Amino acid sequence: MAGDDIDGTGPTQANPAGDAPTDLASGVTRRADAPDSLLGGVLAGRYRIDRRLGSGGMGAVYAGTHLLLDRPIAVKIIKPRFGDDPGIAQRFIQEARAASGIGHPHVVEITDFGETEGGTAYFVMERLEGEDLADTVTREGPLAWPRVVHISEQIARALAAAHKHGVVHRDIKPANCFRLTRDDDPDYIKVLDFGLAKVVGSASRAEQDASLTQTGALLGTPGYIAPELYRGLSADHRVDIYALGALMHKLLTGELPPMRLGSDGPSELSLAAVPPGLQAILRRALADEPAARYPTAQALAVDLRHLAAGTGVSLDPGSEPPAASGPLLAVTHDARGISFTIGAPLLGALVLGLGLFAFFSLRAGSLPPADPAGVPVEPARITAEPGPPVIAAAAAPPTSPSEPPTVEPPTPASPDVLGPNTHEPASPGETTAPATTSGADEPEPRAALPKGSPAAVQKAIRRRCAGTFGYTVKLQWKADADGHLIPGSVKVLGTPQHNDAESCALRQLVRSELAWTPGETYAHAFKSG
Ligand SMILES: Nc1ncnc2c1ncn2[C@@H]1O[C@H](COP(=O)(O)OP(=O)(O)OP(=O)(O)O)[C@@H](O)[C@H]1O
Repeated sequence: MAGDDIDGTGPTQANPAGDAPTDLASGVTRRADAPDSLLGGVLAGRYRIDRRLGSGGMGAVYAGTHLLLDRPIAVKIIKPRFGDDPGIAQRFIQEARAASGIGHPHVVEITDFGETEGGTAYFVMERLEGEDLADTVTREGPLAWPRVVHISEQIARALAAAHKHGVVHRDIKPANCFRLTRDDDPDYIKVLDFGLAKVVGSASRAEQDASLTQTGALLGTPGYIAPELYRGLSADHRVDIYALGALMHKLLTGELPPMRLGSDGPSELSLAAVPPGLQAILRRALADEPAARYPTAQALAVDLRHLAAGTGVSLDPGSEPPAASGPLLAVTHDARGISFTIGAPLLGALVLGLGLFAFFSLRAGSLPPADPAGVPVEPARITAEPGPPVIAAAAAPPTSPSEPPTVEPPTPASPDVLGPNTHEPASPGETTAPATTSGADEPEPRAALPKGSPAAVQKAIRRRCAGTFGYTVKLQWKADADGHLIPGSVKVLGTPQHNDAESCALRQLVRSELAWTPGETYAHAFKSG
């Protein structure tokens, strides 16, 4: 049986069946440090490694067997290329130690952890049968909202337990939430992979801040990273609440929530068909400012429970739409079968929905089909999950002063996404220099998005941030292969600490929905207004 390649070096030959198992912890360093050769071997004298389940940012996960207990287990083993970095290996062990202390039904159980003699870190956990939510949403598309509420409540409860233990997950995303069947529930969730978690409880406040917002180290997965981390501000357990909000959005629509840093913009939640109570919960979980979010994951879990039970949600008075009150939909089982009672809020939503449907049908002639929960099916586009966790923020070097800056020509017909006038060319001294050159055969930006123009962004930044500007702010950002801004790639050059002007500029750029030249890195100086 050939072992899978986990580090790009190509498949290697595993022990043939029937070989005497090799004790990986006690001896052959080469074997211990080359995870492909783990297949068929025995780790720490008791864990036989049977097959590889997959690999992520930091490690590979193997299915194995506890030889003494004859029980299935899963083992996560650090990738060899990280093995040389004691910091990362330490973090890996910390992952195990932190997670093993949580002890919650919705957190995967860690039963053992350690290091081989060769210094490869590993931890052992219960082996789960099922799939992670990333696979579910890829396969099934958007999920009905009652399912999303049920799933999310379990994750919120797991997070609440972790936070109580001083553990912040920091990488909540569908791929880290495993779905299995338990007690007749096909949507029973276990949260996996506290690989990026830090034990904040044992650190001082200053250390906590530093650990969550290290300069140059933006931890998490693009799309699920809270705005305060992008801004380099102080961060705490509420980054997990934001990430859970993003996960809920993903499950409901198949899409990540739009980047909408800044509270002055219009709501861009594309969840019109989701019940108002759930929309309100999402808005609060995804609030730009941590203080406007749920203060605890427990509070979020309670609101999700109330929504599921139809007893209303408890949102900040005045700051959010009124919560749904009364049962949305009561389902009664009796000898004659199942009967449904529609509550007033749902009835109101149905009447409103029907009215809107009639209105738009008359106007446009057609509407996309909706599933029974009201989540539109047709417009939701399933996108590939963003890449592995970002360990370090985008690392393109600042444009060197010796490099001849090129001024991107303004795009005459660009609609102004951020400001009223996009046509003004950049002033002399306000430069945009692509730090990389895209290939001639790179794909064109999506037609639906307006073409990017730093001049347009600059105009908007001037308009929105004029009050805070006192000097030139230098920003750098990258575009992906589709010409979209890569979340997490926006950096303020030059200063480690952001001030108001920089934060405002950074926020405006991140909110931009302009298309950029695919694959380019931009460095642009925005002069004071
Ligand atoms: N305890 C487990 N039981 C069964 N399968 C598991 C278990 N833990 C992880 N897996 C599966 O193993 C595969 C690899 O998991 P891993 O955590 O390395 O992926 P990842 O979330 O992409 O990682 P990372 O967060 O490090 O980038 C995934 O398909 C995951 O669902």
